[in-house]
Amino acid sequence: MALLAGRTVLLRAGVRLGAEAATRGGNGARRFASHRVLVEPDAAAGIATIKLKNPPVNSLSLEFLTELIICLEKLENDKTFRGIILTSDCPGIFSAGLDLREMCGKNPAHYAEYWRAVQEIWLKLYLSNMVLVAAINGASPAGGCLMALTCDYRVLADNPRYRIGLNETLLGIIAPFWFKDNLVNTIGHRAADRALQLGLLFPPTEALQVGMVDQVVPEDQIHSTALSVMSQWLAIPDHARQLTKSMMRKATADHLIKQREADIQNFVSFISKDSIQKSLQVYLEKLKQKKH
Ligand SMILES: CCCCC/C=C/C(=O)SCCNC(=O)CCNC(=O)[C@H](O)C(C)(C)COP(=O)(O)OP(=O)(O)OC[C@H]1O[C@@H](n2cnc3c(N)ncnc32)[C@H](O)[C@@H]1OP(=O)(O)O
Repeated sequence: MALLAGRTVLLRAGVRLGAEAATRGGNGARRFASHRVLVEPDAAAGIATIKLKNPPVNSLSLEFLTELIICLEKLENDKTFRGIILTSDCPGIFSAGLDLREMCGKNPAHYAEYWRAVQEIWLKLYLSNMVLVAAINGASPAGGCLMALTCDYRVLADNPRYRIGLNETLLGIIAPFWFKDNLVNTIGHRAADRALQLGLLFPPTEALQVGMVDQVVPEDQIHSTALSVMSQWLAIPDHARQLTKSMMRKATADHLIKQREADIQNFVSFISKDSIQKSLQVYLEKLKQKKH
């Protein structure tokens, strides 16, 4: 294994994380080769910083999710690392959430494959044994917010454009029950009820007030703050912290694990409806026209 501080990492058998793109080989197996997940390891500190790099907005495409899942698996299985800082390499955007193009104009088999990957990334992050700190350095709607919500601690850069929340209703779609459960566990039932129904995207001060994030700091301090939070969490013995984390999260994760297939079927039938396809297309069109 080669660990290079401050550089995209080589982990085990020369597999270069973040240098891989999902393609299908002759036998249909997936191969990976692209640059969307950058890992900066600090082996001495036991911390890896994952930088999301899927420009322009870190939308969670199937390929990007697949790379991220593989990256997390590798880090989880590597005893060198006890903590991950999750942040973005795209200026001003943490993540625009699920890639709307994966949910528009595709066939049911694709929707099912996509949704399984969305479930998988959530389970991997939510149940990680490592300490996860989100250094949220940009806008973080919907699936972007969800990724941050899986972390143990959230630091948000103080910029009014960096809004965070589960805004699904604004798109005419519904946050699945496990998005909802994760939000309720974070901000409580009443605040989640209001935030979900109205599709609220909170600017930093409000996000802090409602408990969506734990700390708001000037943008240039986001990484140093995340590091200092991390060292506080890593001071706790792993076994005690991990068992406590599992005690707090297992029921929520099991809720999805037990109904994973049904949840996929629900998603496929919901997203395939003509009316939902139309809403998503209108929303995507509005995003495109915003610039003109
Ligand atoms: C049962 C179903 C449950 C499904 C649960 C769904 C969860 C989700 O995550 S749905 C996705 C929700 N995401 C959003 O509503 C965010 C939409 N995007 C934005 O609000 C903005 O793009 C921004 C604030 C994230 C960034 O703004 P800005 O820097 O001004 O960039 P642009 O808006 O100009 O976008 C650039 C480029 O990217 C395209 N794009 C943006 N978001 C997405 C996305 N989520 N998926 C796919 N593509 C996206 C946007 O259309 C622009 O494309 P071009 O015009 O082709 O450059």
